[in-house]
Amino acid sequence: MQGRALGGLGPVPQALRCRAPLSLRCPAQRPHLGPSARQAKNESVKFPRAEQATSTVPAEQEQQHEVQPAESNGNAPSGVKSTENISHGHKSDLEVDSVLAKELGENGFRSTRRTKIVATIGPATCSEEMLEILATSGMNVARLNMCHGTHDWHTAVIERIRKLNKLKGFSVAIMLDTEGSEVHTSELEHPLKAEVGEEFVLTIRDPKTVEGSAIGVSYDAFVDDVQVGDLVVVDGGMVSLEVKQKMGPDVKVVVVDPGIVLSRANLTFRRNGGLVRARNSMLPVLSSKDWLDIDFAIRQKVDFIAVSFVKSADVIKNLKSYLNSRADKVIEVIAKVESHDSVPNIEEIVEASDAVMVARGDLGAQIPLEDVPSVQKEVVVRCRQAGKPVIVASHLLQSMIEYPTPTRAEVADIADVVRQRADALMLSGESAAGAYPEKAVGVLRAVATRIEEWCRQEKHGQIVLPQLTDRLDGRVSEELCASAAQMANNLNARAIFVYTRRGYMANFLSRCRPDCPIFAFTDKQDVRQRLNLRWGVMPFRLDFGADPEENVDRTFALLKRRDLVQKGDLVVVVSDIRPPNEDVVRSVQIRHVP
Ligand SMILES: Nc1ncnc2c1ncn2[C@@H]1O[C@H](COP(=O)(O)OP(=O)(O)O)[C@@H](O)[C@H]1O
Ligand SMILES: C=C(OP(=O)(O)O)C(=O)O
Ligand SMILES: [K+]
Ligand SMILES: [Mg+2]
Repeated sequence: MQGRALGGLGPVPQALRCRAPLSLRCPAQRPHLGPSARQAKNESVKFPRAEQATSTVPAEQEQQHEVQPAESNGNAPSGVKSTENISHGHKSDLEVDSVLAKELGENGFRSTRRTKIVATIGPATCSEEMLEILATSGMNVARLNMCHGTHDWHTAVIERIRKLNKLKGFSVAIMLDTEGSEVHTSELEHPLKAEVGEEFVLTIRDPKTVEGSAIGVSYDAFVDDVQVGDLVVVDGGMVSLEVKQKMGPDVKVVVVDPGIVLSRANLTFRRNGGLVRARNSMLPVLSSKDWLDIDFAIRQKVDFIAVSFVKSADVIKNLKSYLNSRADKVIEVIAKVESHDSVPNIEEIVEASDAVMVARGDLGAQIPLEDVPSVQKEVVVRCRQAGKPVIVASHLLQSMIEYPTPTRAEVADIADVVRQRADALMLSGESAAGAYPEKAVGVLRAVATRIEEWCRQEKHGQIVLPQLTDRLDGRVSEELCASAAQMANNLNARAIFVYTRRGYMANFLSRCRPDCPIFAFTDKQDVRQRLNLRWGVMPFRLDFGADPEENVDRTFALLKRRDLVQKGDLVVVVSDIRPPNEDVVRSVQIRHVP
């Protein structure tokens, strides 16, 4: 690398991705973002006795719901089994996330946060200490971006998260995000300051062997794809370079929009204002390096794999069938909507995926920026209708990479996502490499909690949910959950309890976005971690006994012991667990905590 290095910034000055002119920022006052001290009122309605609506379906009909043994779905018992609930200091057969227990204790049921938080782990947060701080602040899912770091680095982070989950009672899920076939700059020792009029050479050779200020480019065919006059856009607009001359393996460019070029920065190409459909758009969505990373994810037994630059449903179907044959546990596949080609195929992508991420960073470089909000809204609504979790990612708190307080516009953006009822908000640079990762998570938590409360009061975000399946058993589950959610709203219930082996019923309930939290009891740690991405679901691990009634009574006793429910609380209980050798009995009950 022979370019001019920026002095004094250190190796990872991610803060510089923020384009705000630093001197123009005023020392904004921090808004009131602390946890709401308001305790939820105990509004439980008196209901004389347990009333029950049941439905019996022959076990043969059961294809896709809770009664199937987990192994039939390749879902082996989880690797991590904590039997000790540290937050309460005693052994038990009920495991509660210590953060959730704290949030419930502080805010009461009704004011517990429903929108989940995904945080990217990077140099700023990879230590045991910082991971614990993030988990304590409310991180539900940790994201590892395979664009950066070695397998050894990621392995160490995964081990630290597992240890935290086991020792401290968290249920932080792990998401591995593939690199994809994007074009990016080579690894730079130092970030490069690019001034207007300055010339650089982009090269597919080793930049050290090139004269002048040279930057390596990861994709060989880019020299054929670009033409003189094209714009090379770095990181979606952080810097723009105009192509002046093609010289064999090198391309001479001149800076037209100044800024900082970072290590492994994403590159897109524009001609006459439009995106150049460079040959890389023909590259496979999953590169050979991605497949190695996927094998790594399987070995590491991660919970989610996010696929970058998805164009159509094909790649998702292919990966899912690969995982089915290779993985000995369920790994859910998240499609990242970030490429130009994904936009016309959103419906089939949502259909094929287990979850979707609106990856606004690259999406905003590939389609006009002003189109990003409507695509986001469309993806969020479609996912909700399809019962698939949806994550909104990138730039939610970009200014907090450098500043301890968000801009008002960022708070409004988060509020918008929460109002759209997306399942999760995601941090990238803010948590991976920013100066205030803990504060950034705190802002997401505070804004989400407050806006959710407002949504409940104003009845925002209610949409018509279409029927998901024609199969009778599926229909029964859907109807049961829709009715349970409606009943819980009408009766002002304190919580919905759901007993779920594989998480399906909890997922159906989450889709209904009920006013009260969904307490999901599952007997597997990995199901609990996957449920941690779902809106409104508070996942607990519980050893199931043979008798469903006994399970409910035992749950009441265990939760009462932890002060998580109180005598008299009204709870809607949904159950879908088959006792051994019996037909499934799916039920909805209205219960008062005894
Ligand atoms: N594992 C890692 N190792 C080093 N740096 C990382 C890592 N993960 C993320 N980062 C840093 O955090 C920034 C923001 O993360 P992210 O948005 O996931 O990546 P990118 O900006 O490459 O899309 C990255 O640009 C990178 O500098
Ligand atoms: C989340 C995104 O993907 P990545 O950080 O992997 O580029 C994005 O582009 O917004
Ligand atoms: K990525
Ligand atoms: Mg991206």
